[in-house]
Amino acid sequence: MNKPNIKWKRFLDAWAGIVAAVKEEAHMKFHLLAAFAVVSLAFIFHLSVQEWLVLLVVIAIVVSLELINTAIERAVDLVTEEFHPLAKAAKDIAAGAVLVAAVIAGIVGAIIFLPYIIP
Ligand SMILES: Nc1ncnc2c1ncn2[C@@H]1O[C@H](COP(=O)(O)OP(=O)(O)OP(=O)(O)O)[C@@H](O)[C@H]1O
Repeated sequence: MNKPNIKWKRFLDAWAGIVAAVKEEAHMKFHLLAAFAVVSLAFIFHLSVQEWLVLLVVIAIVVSLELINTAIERAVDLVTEEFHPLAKAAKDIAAGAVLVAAVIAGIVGAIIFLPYIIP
């Protein structure tokens, strides 16, 4: 009897985490806006199934990494709000992961959309 409720609560907790990150993080809002723009373009250009799949995977990677980056920022702030080289390294490395994914996503987007824009 309890198990379905626990699973449902975990889902709600995860959803609350996503909502909190979107509300509190400007970068998360930017990534979601970019994803919305890209998905709109995908509908407009009638992308192939393969192109849709690549696009959705890339969007999921960027948004998920931004969520993990936000979680790491919160965890670091919980441990210390004082300046600490390890705190800096943790936040910078997590931000670096988002940057790598975002740059690759930009390149993937260009490879997919440029042939539609410049035939
Ligand atoms: N406790 C700390 N010790 C040392 N450097 C820190 C510390 N907290 C933050 N920094 C440095 O400041 C940068 C910005 O940190 P901050 O917590 O403001 O995150 P952010 O990347 O600006 O994210 P956001 O603005 O989305 O919250 C970090 O990337 C890091 O270089």
